[in-house]
Amino acid sequence: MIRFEQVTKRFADGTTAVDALDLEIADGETVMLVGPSGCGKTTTLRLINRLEEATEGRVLVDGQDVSQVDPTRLRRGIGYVIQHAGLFPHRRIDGNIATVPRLLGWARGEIAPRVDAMLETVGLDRAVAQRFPHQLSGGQQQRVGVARALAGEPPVLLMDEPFAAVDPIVRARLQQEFLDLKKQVRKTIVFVTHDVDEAIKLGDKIAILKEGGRLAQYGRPVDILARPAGRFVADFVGRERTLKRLALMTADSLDVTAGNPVDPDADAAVVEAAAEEAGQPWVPVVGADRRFLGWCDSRQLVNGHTARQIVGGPEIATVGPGDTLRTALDAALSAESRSVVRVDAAGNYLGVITLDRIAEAGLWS
Ligand SMILES: Nc1ncnc2c1ncn2[C@@H]1O[C@H](COP(=O)(O)OP(=O)(O)OP(=O)(O)O)[C@@H](O)[C@H]1O
Repeated sequence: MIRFEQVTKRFADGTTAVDALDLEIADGETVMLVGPSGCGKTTTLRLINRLEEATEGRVLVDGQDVSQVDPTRLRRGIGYVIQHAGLFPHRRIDGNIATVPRLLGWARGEIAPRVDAMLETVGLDRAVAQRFPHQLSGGQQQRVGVARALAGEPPVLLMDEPFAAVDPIVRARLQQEFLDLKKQVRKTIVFVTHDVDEAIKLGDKIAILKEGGRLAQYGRPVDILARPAGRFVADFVGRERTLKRLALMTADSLDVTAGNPVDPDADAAVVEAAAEEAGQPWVPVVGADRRFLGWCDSRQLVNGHTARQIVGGPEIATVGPGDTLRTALDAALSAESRSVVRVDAAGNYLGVITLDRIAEAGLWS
């Protein structure tokens, strides 16, 4: 666990970069430090590995006050990734990745397999091991930076705007890889970014800092988006916060309504009765095998027809496991029924989620 206790950092010229910060980061959690330029994000991060020393208060890593730990020893247990990767230009990639294991005195026979494993973890081909940093693209260098930081198996990883210097496409890919990596390695990660969308996407929690190094809000992205603590945070997370919040929630998190499904062989009278009970003209049609076949518009059915005369195929307006409420919203908005059907992994009908229910979830819950 990492803990800031009333930490203040004042520089010699009188600038207060961090002001009375209290923050607790649990083991295995990814916490994003986000805020406008100059609000003290980098300084906060560097207080953890003692690249900066606190003026007041204490920073604890695993219960130990970092000011009492030898900085070199401390840093070997804390991976550090910075913008532009910060690789040693005259060392080959394998040499860069092996830096910390070598300093830790690992045996030669242990280091080479570790370098290979790290390259694989960050999705790089082994062929790059013999190249120099300048022979790699920006995105590849950034991956090497992460591999190097992880090589010594540190329990803590600090990342300072690691994806800021690459183009948006590479950045999106690195972000996705980061999410995959996070599941694999279970580190405690503190990540600095000025991009609130990156913070929302990657963080288990977000600490929003404001000018003068003051903590404006700390919490899970879904909670901050639902209840920003004041004007500054609301402005900072942006106007689309309901949509951003829906993108973080899965459709499984909402209860479905039964939706009065009818059999494909149901006649007009049965469909009309189901529609009346549901309070809307659209009725889901579900086969005997529980598969959702589509929506039936009760108003279009005349005597002699069955629900098989379906308007709109099953591909529209369904959401499955893991789909977000943002996807559900898009589906419901484009469906005439203004609803979306929830199905399980096998495509079996589970029930209906209405547009109103989705909107409500985006705002509250
Ligand atoms: N060595 C230093 N001496 C004096 N002031 C400093 C020093 N380092 C940082 N500062 C000041 O401390 C404040 C916080 O800086 P810091 O780099 O932590 O902010 P940041 O939020 O990471 O900014 P950015 O997003 O622009 O990188 C700024 O006002 C900065 O100018």
